[in-house]
Amino acid sequence: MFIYIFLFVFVLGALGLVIHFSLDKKVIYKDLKNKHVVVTGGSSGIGKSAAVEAARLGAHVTVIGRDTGKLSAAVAEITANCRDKNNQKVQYVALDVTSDYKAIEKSFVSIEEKLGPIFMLINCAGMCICGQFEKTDPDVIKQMVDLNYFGTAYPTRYVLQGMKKRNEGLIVFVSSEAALIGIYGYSAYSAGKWAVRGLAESVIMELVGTNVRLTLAFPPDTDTPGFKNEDLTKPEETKLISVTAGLHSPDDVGKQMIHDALTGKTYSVYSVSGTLLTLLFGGSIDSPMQVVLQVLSLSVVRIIMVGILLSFYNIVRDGLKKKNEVKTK
Ligand SMILES: NC(=O)C1=CN([C@@H]2O[C@H](COP(=O)(O)OP(=O)(O)OC[C@H]3O[C@@H](n4cnc5c(N)ncnc54)[C@H](OP(=O)(O)O)[C@@H]3O)[C@@H](O)[C@H]2O)C=CC1
Ligand SMILES: CCCCCCCCCCCCCCCC(=O)[C@@H](N)CO
Repeated sequence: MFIYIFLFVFVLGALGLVIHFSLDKKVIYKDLKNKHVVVTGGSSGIGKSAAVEAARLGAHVTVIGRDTGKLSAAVAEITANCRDKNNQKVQYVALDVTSDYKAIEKSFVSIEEKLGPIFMLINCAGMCICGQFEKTDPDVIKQMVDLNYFGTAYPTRYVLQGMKKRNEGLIVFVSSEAALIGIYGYSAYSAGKWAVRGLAESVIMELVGTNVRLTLAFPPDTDTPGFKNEDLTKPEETKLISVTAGLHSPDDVGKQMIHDALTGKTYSVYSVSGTLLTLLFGGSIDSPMQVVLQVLSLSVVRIIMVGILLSFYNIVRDGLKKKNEVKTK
C-alpha cells in the first residue's frame, strides 16, 4: 500500500518538475504606462470596464464600436480615469468588426498611425441572441459567428504581425463559459465562442519562442447592457441553467481580465463554475501546482459535473412538460 502511495507522490513530483522546466517563461507587466491598448467593444459593458482599467494603469486607449454616441460617452469616462490626463491619449474609432479583412486592416493601420503600435488588443466586441437552433433566424446563426469569431480573428490576424516583429504584445480573447459546456438556448452563440477558444489555443502554440502572449477569458453571466438585451430572447430553461454560474459585475470582470493578461495567465476565469469547467475541459498548462491539483481532483469533479449536467437535462425536461400541459389545456 505504502509503496503505491510513495510511487504516486513520486510521479506527481516528477511531473511537477518536468512542467516547471518546460514552461515558457512568464512575461509579466506591472502597468501599461505609455502603451497603446485597443479594446473592440470598448464602448459598453465588460470592454468599457477593461478600457477604464487600462487607462488607470497609464495606457493610451483606443475603443472600437459602431455607435459613435456610445463611443464618445465611453471616451469621456475612460479619460476621466486616466492616471496622467495630460499625457495619456484616448480615442474612439467607429468600425464594424464583422467587416471584411481589408477594411479591418485599413482601420487598424490608421489607429496605429494615431496612437502608436498596438501593445495590447482586447477582443471584446460580441453579442448573444438566444433560442432553440431550428427556430433561430439563419441570418442570426451567421451573425453569431461573424461577430463572435471573425470579429476576433481578423483584428488578431492584423496585430500578430507587428507584435511578433516587435517581440512584445498581449492579446485577449473574450470567449465565455458557454464555450466550455453546451447549453440549451445558446446553440448559435456558443459555436462562435468555441471557435474563439480553438483559435486561441492554436495561436498560443504558435507564439512559442516569442514574448507575445494570449489570454483566453471565460466570463460567466455579467450584468451589462448586452446581457439585458440577451435576456429578451433567453428561454426560461437557459435562465435556470445559467443561474448556476451567478451574475457578475462588469467592473470586476474587466479589471481581472487586464490583470490576468498582464501577469501572463493563459486562462482568465471569474467564477467557481468557470474554475471547475476549465479544470475539466481546459487544455492550458499554467503551473505545476495547477496540473497536480487537476490530477488529484479530476475524477471527483467529473462526478460532480455529471450530476450537474443531469440536473440541466431535467430542467429542459420540466420545461417541455410545462409546454405540453399548456398545449393540452
Ligand atoms: N455579459 C455577459 O453575460 C457575457 C458576455 N460575454 C462576452 O463579453 C463580450 C462583451 O459583452 P458585454 O459587455 O455584455 O456586451 P455589451 O453589449 O454591453 O457591449 C458590446 C460591445 O461590443 C460592441 N459591438 C457589438 N457589435 C459590434 C460590431 N459588429 N463591431 C464593433 N463593435 C461591436 C458594442 O458597441 P456597438 O453596439 O456600438 O457596436 C459594445 O461596445 C462579448 O463578446 C460577450 O459575448 C461572455 C460571457 C458573458
Ligand atoms: C458549482 C458549479 C459547477 C459548474 C457547473 C456548470 C455551470 C454552467 C453554467 C454556464 C453559464 C454560462 C454563462 C454564459 C454567459 C454568456 O456567455 C452569455 N451571458 C453571453 O452574453
